Amino acid sequence: MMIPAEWGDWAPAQARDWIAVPGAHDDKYSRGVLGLLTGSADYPGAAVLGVEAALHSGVGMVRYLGPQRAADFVLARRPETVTAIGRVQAWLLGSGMDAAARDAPTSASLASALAEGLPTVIDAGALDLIGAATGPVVITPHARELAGVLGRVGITVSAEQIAEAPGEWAVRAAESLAVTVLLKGSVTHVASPLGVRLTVARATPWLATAGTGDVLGGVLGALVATHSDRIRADAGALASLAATASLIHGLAAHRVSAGGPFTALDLAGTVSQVVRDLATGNPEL
Ligand SMILES: NC(=O)C1=CN([C@@H]2O[C@H](COP(=O)(O)OP(=O)(O)OC[C@H]3O[C@@H](n4cnc5c(N)ncnc54)[C@H](O)[C@@H]3O)[C@@H](O)[C@H]2O)[C@@H](O)CC1
Ligand SMILES: Nc1ncnc2c1ncn2[C@@H]1O[C@H](COP(=O)(O)OP(=O)(O)O)[C@@H](O)[C@H]1O
Repeated sequence: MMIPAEWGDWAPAQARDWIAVPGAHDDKYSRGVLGLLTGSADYPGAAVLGVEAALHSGVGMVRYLGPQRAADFVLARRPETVTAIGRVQAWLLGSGMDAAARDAPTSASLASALAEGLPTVIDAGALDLIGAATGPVVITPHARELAGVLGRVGITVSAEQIAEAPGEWAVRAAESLAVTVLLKGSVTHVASPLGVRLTVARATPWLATAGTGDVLGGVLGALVATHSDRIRADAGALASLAATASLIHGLAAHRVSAGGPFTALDLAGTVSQVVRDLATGNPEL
């Protein structure tokens, strides 16, 4: 296995450069539209969490195009969400889906999104479709999911082995799959096929609660949608955006936690405060 080159820890001063602050000339389309194919009959809540997080991250519009039951919950919580089909600048696919239980319409929708060549975040139940992507991709697995992803390309490794050497396996995955990898954990590792290696170590163990990964997907989806043109010009931008999403997620967790437990939905609601502090250069971050 390739020995990883130097890893750099991602800091607020770097993340600031990846917050897209709207200007006088902007409208909701120019800021970026994120399309989500997330959630399922079994996990409709994941759709709500991803949409909630994306809306709090500063995006022009969120189009939620997943299953009807999940769409009903999304709209009940967030009437800002658009559920009509239309153009998007980036996709978030797979949170709250189970690849083994996917129905034909969902598979067709995912295939169609992946064929558009847009910057795409692939999570959870769409991780088996990485090979079908035609645009720049960032994947967001935890260790067990990464073991499954690597198994599909003939690399046998357990979740435990990945947890013991997360950086090395993130790099191996980025090189084998030619995608940017955000490997979740107590320290998050971001590796790109071009050799970028970033760690984000600002999380709190209170994040180990159901749904926080779905929130991370929403934050990253929004950042990718608001930098779609830049990513298409330079796929290397995905690594900086992935690290920025993870940093925002960790800082929001600390803020909402204040040393105690919190819910994933409350975490999503806190994201906008961290984005504001990054955008305004709050030195206390
Ligand atoms: N509110 C929601 O709708 C939520 C949806 N989620 C979605 O749920 C799907 C599955 O994600 P996961 O990462 O949980 O699943 P994984 O499929 O990665 O792992 C589940 C595995 O964990 C093990 N496991 C289950 N319960 C356990 C227990 N009590 N103790 C020890 N091991 C146990 C089992 O071996 C099982 O195979 C994803 O699509 C994800 O997005 C989760 O994010 C949680 C919240
Ligand atoms: N012990 C921990 N310390 C810090 N962060 C953690 C810890 N456990 C999990 N996390 C973070 O919480 C999130 C959990 O995501 P994930 O495993 O996908 O959960 P879910 O599927 O329930 O949404 C990830 O961002 C991960 O980095």
